Amino acid sequence: AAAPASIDFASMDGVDLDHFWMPFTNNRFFKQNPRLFVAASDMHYTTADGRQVLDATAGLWCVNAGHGRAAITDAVTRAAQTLDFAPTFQLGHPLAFRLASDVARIMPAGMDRVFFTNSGSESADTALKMALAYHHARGDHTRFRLIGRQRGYHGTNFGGLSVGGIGGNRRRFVSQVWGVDHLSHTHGQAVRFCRGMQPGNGALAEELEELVALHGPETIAAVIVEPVAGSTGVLVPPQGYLQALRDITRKHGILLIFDEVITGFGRLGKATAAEYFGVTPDIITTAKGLTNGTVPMGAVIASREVHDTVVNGSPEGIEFYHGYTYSGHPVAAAAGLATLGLYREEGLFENAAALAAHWEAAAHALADCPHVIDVRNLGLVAGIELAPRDGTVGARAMEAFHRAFDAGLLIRVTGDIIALSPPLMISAAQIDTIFGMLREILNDLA
Ligand SMILES: Cc1ncc(COP(=O)(O)O)c(CNc2cccc(C(=O)O)c2)c1O
Repeated sequence: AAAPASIDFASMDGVDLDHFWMPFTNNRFFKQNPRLFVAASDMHYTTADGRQVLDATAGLWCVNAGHGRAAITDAVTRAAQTLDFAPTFQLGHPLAFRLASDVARIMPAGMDRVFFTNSGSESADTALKMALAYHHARGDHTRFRLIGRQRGYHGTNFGGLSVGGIGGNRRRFVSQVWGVDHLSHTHGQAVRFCRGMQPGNGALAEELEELVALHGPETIAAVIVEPVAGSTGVLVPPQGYLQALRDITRKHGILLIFDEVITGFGRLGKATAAEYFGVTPDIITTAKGLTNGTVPMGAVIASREVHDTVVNGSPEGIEFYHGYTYSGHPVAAAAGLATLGLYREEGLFENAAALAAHWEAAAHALADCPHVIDVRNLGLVAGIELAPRDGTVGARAMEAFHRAFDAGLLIRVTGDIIALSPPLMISAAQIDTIFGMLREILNDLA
């Protein structure tokens, strides 16, 4: 049955902007200068005034298969018609189990137990609680400390926020009672305009040994990092750094969590960053590309060992007092199944891997544009860092964002960094279009 005619999907007729309190937005500016999408298909959005906008950010790093894909929308429609909602507390439905198996199939060997959430923030908090539950189930009751990293982003729920390292996000909300500590970010002695991974800097991971010595390994439950830090502006790890973290955490019985909300599902040209770097953590968090952004959903993939320790190490009954009403939601699970099917059938991860070199060359060709002080890339991600305009951090990049939108290009900006992460179905010609438009914008930017 078609949607009731009363819902107007693709126009702003009669819409009142006042009631929606928008996330991470300058609401006062937006409500005076609204920028609205009303439709999307493949690589493009359609604006309320009928313009096409090339999506160089896959929405918000999440529409990896491109917009409006029929396989996904059909699956979502049929799921909603067949089973709109079913509980997964002490009850179940087939789609959640099917998707868990499909996700496990593309994870590193041994990482095959999947806990569903509704977002990356919920995935981060789930992973942190899973780590605490793991140590408790082993009778290790002193491990409470959680270690994040400067400039890390793990969403905005209190757990992820406390291990996160972006000051502006946490300052007003997180007291230090959470027993967290932070590693340095990996961009201190970085080589500018580095193509792909940074040169090795083992000392950075050695810093974890210092934190272990400071706190005592028996107090540390987990370390959580983004293999490639996204939201902070695309920080690519140094050669060997992730393996060193893996070695040190394993040595001290500390769980390693990779937050792959951005890097998961093809962003680097492989199913996961863990696969791309050849480093297997104990827990992987995902969201975004899991359902192509069509229906909110996240997944936390635990190693068999973490899962079995919690489940088998718990007294009879419920083993993990955690979960969400919509964990494994049938409509979200249908979106996930259809999305993973598209990645597989269209070889979208392989397409990303095949285009990574072209993407790298196109991104670094901007090095000679005015105000560009760094270009960073890996897979189909790029960060183009601009010199801040005198005294007003972020103003120059924000102007680039507005000019790009008006020119028909969607980019992300964080501080004075332009972050790009297009759908994986992109073509080489569209890569050239993105960077050609950016060149024009940057050349004309004060
Ligand atoms: C690594 C990571 N972890 C957790 C989250 C939180 O996910 P949710 O938002 O679904 O709760 C994210 C999300 N990352 C994110 C979300 C929105 C905007 C931007 C940006 O870079 O502008 C980045 C993320 O990138």
